[in-house]
Amino acid sequence: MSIEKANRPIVISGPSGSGKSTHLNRLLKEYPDRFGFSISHTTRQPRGTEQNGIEYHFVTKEDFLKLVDQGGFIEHAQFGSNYYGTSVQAVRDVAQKDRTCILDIEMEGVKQVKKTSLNARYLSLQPPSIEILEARLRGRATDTEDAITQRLAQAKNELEFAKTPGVFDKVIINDDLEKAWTEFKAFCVSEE
Ligand SMILES: Nc1ncnc2c1ncn2[C@@H]1O[C@H](COP(=O)(O)OP(=O)(O)OP(=O)(O)O)[C@@H](O)[C@H]1O
Repeated sequence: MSIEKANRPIVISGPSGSGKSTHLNRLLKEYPDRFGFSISHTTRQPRGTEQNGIEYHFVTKEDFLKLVDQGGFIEHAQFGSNYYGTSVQAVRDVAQKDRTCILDIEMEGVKQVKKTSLNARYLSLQPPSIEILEARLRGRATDTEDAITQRLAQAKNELEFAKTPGVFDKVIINDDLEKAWTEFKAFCVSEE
């Protein structure tokens, strides 16, 4: 059986403020040894005690771009003069350690994962409505007014995309927290 079959990665997607962190934190608390996150690549220099292969895979710009050309990244982006990315191999590494890899990504990332051989399971976490999402983003008090406007516009795109047939295996509406948590947990711990 392939690793991917035995330990399929889980992609969790949904608008900013839909509650991904809330449910993921709870999942990791309840199952500390069962799930894991992939280690990203970066071209920036390590800081302080950071070690290659622990916090990041630290690589040269040349090696990074080579891996891009080889199609080795699920997603990558440039921030300032540095590149960051999630490699297909980094996701496989988590499965090899007998953990289920969780990818918390937005819709462009979802499209990219679909193109790989990772055989992931896809979960869409959604707010009950745009109005409630707006209230939660304000309630979180971490975003500027501009950021909230941007997030709400992007949320509409994400929710539209999530309607595409066959993209998500499961849609959870994060209305009542405990009810959503029960569904979230059930999806993540089930093998199929
Ligand atoms: N079911 C719920 N009912 C009420 N409030 C909720 C619920 N789920 C999450 N929240 C609150 O909504 C806010 C947004 O949740 P959270 O930060 O988990 O979203 P997120 O999807 O991780 O966002 P981002 O993608 O920006 O990191 C938080 O303040 C959180 O406490």
